Amino acid sequence: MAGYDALLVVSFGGPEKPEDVMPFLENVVRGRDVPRERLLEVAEHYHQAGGVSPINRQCRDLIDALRPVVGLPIYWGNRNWHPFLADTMRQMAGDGVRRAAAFITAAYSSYSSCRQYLDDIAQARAQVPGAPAVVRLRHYFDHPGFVAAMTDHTRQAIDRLPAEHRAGARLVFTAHSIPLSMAATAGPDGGAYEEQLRATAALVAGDRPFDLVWQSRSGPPQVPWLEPDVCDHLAALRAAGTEAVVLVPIGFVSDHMEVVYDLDTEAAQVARDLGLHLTRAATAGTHPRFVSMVAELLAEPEPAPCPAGCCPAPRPRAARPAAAEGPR
Ligand SMILES: CC1=C(CCC(=O)O)c2cc3nc(cc4[nH]c(cc5[nH]c(cc1n2)c(C)c5CCC(=O)O)c(CCC(=O)O)c4C)C(CCC(=O)O)=C3C
Ligand SMILES: [Fe+2]
Repeated sequence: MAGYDALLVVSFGGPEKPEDVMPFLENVVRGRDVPRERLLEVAEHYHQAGGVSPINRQCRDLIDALRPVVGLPIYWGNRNWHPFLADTMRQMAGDGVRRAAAFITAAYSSYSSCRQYLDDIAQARAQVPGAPAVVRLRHYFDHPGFVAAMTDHTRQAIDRLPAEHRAGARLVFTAHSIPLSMAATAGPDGGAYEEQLRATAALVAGDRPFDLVWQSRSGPPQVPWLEPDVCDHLAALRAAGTEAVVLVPIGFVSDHMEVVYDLDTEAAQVARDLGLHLTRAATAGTHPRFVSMVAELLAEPEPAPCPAGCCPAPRPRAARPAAAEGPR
């Protein structure tokens, strides 16, 4: 173990009651170009679930599962909702933590899934005198523990299809869409988000053919994001004669809102309308191999940090002409 005295789980955060929904969403999109209509639409997804995102519960469950295998105090801080990283950092400093390892609940390289979390950690540390050093554990998208968990869950989802459709079912891997400009600059040499997703999907698919498609597109319609969208892809597969699909949300590590709404509600409805058999693989969650992977990462020599220019921030939201925003 590389001399860590705590594990810090870093996650996205989500609302836990209806009054949290709008302030949470405003935190998520601060400084980004997300149309108001899109925000209100997404707010409705949360309200349909009682104003509660599953993600915080899932972080608590992961931490409970990690406790017996990690042998270190475990802390948890989020980017967008309580417990906020800065508060957690304050608590760690108060407890005398000197050197923490950070496990981020996002597996791939891109600004949104990597650099933004690193910036969050740096900002939280900057707010807290005596904050511990934080060493981010390495990327784990192709770690055998993550791959084994997803392979297991994919097998289970295939087995939930009617027996006669199992052999021929198409595996459709999904990940959060990101703007093409962000995809182009992901990782040290660009393109890493899509490359890593494709590599992991190939490991999980084994001998089966598979597709990699995108979900949960945000942003203004004129900005290009990764395509095709999962729902459009289901229609294209059906038109080409496919009868059964297994969705594998390889881009996420827990069954949070974007999985349960965008796949289990929206994509599932599209599949029903198309007459397509559809099951969805569980994400890694608290699968024992995913949990033991974290212990294995902690035992590795200290990883090198991401190079400075890797996964750069997108250009800040363009300033609008004052007349467009001011009162008329
Ligand atoms: C790559 C990626 C991941 C995977 C990596 C990771 O896991 O971090 C991810 C995860 C998540 N995204 C989530 C929620 C949201 N993402 C949004 C908006 C955006 N996501 C983006 C990218 C990603 N997002 C981007 C480029 C935007 C546009 C605004 C911006 O440039 O930042 C919005 C705004 C409304 C909208 O959808 O338009 C919401 C509410 C939740 C929580 C779910 C829950 O509550 O259970 C999770 C785990
Ligand atoms: Fe997102």
